[in-house]
Amino acid sequence: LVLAALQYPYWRLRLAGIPGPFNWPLVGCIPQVMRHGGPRFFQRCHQQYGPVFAVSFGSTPAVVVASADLMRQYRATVVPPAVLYIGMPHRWDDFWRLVRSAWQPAFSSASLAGYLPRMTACAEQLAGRMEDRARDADGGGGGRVDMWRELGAMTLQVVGSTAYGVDFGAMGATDGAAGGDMSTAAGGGDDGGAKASVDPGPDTAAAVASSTSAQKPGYGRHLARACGDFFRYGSAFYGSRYSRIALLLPPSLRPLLVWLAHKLPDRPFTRLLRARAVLSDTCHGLIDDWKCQHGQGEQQGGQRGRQANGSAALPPAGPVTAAATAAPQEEEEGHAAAGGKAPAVEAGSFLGLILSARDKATGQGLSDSQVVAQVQTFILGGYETTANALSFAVYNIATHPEVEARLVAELDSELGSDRLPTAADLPRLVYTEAVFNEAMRLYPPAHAAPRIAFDEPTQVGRFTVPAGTPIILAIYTAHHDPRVWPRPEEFIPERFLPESPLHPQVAARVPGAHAPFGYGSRMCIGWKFAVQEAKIALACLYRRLRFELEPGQVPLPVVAALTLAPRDGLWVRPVARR
Ligand code: HEM
Repeated sequence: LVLAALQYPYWRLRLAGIPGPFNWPLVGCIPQVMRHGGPRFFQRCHQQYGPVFAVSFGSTPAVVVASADLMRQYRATVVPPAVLYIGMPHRWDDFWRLVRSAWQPAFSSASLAGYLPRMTACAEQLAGRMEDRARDADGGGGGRVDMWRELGAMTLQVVGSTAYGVDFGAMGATDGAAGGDMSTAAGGGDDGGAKASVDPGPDTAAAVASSTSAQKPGYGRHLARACGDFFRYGSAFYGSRYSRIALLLPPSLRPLLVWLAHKLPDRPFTRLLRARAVLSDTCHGLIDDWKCQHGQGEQQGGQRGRQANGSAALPPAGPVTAAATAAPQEEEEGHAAAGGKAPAVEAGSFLGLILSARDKATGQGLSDSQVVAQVQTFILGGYETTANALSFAVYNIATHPEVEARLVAELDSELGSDRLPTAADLPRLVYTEAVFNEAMRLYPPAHAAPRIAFDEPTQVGRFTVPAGTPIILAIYTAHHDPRVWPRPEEFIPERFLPESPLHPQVAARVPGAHAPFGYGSRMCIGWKFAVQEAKIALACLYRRLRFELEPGQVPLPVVAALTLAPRDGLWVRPVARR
């Protein structure tokens, strides 16, 4: 405690000159964050101290950057920590480049086009379930659905089928009306191993889903719950009390606390451990299955990606190496500039890509634990954020009838009543995309992104931030900045339409002001995937249904744990449109 108490004046001295709120000795700003939630607290600080301010969480200081133009400026010099990856602590940046390059082909435009039928199949399956629920209500049944949980099941199902070619059985696992544990987006259902009932619609999508996804009984129930628990209980502020105490201690004492937490776990810690175990089992299961199917020899360096039509292997580009990764973010643009198109990989190829990644210097592939970490990152990254963003979209559509009317008018005119969205339709669904963008502006699921000024002091606005200082990019605050976004607390999708009077104001003043997917080379690798999935989901749902909010849902209680999420789910009543 003495050490911890001495840390406070030490870091305050180091960050001298950077304004900030009152920090209580030992605990710093933890009480304020617990009371207001991180995003709201940062918003207040922004109003009071400007776009750069210093806070402390226990013994850990941080500098918060809360304006879009500052965030963009410093993307090149501020290096993020490798929070998602394990292993190679000293070479994390090379390791990140290696992994990011390995992933890249799975997100090329051509690959995304190949995933479209599977995404549509999952969205149609959800729409079918909601229609059943609407019929229940008409027949005097319940009709009440936790849409957050249903959407979580759908996004998990999409990741399973597109990345791993596996049916997680997640959509059979949920029962939105069943109540139960509402702390997870997709978890809590009881029949997780039940065979997913693919909607036998007129289109090819359902056929694709049922013919190409090997079902994994049991994944659904456990995996959905584990993913939700990971996000809720992995947060320092809303998870185990040990993680809050850890914030108070100097890093050298934290291993002791970890030991104690394992000896005397509290409930959130137990849930987190269980979630990690389920995720790890699932990842090992996926890897073992993949190895069985493809043979040990092949995964030692062969190319397993296939073209989207499945007819031929990827061009023999050789193993993915750190050398080819000077700017992974721009990889696809690089292909285009060179006159080529980034190649497509077939759905289910993710493990092949990651297992064939090679370090240029050593020629070594990833260790088993590193492969598991990647598989886990991909499942978690693809699941919760998209489910939360879609839930916030459904909530805002339900509270804005004029938006709902314009959305369904677009879907009716572009798709009609009996056609599923195709790749050619997606660019025409401009209002649908604007609705999704505005939902992510108002409620960015990733409300903050972490960075660390690693090697040298970093200039942030007027201030110099010493090396080693954690930096928080406060995405939520930037999205609510009245100097950038007129009427920032209102839901106005039109601001994303070029013809809107609000559009030039924002776009001209601060390019990149809308940053739900983060900034710079570390920006979300799955952003195009998420936007495509969301547009398809909104199109499939609102083509057939509307959603009325249950009493008590306005304003929607939210929680800012690792992600910004509806606190107790999103309870709606589906109503069939036709
Ligand atoms: C609406 C949905 C999503 C949102 C709001 C979102 C947001 C974010 C944000 C803010 C980051 C950190 C960026 C930074 O530090 O600057 C991130 C990273 C990441 N996201 Fe997403 N994401 C979404 C969907 C997805 C999907 C669908 C996938 C995969 C299928 C995915 C995979 C990842 C991965 C792997 C990273 C780490 C990238 C790296 O460190 O290089 N995300 N995401």
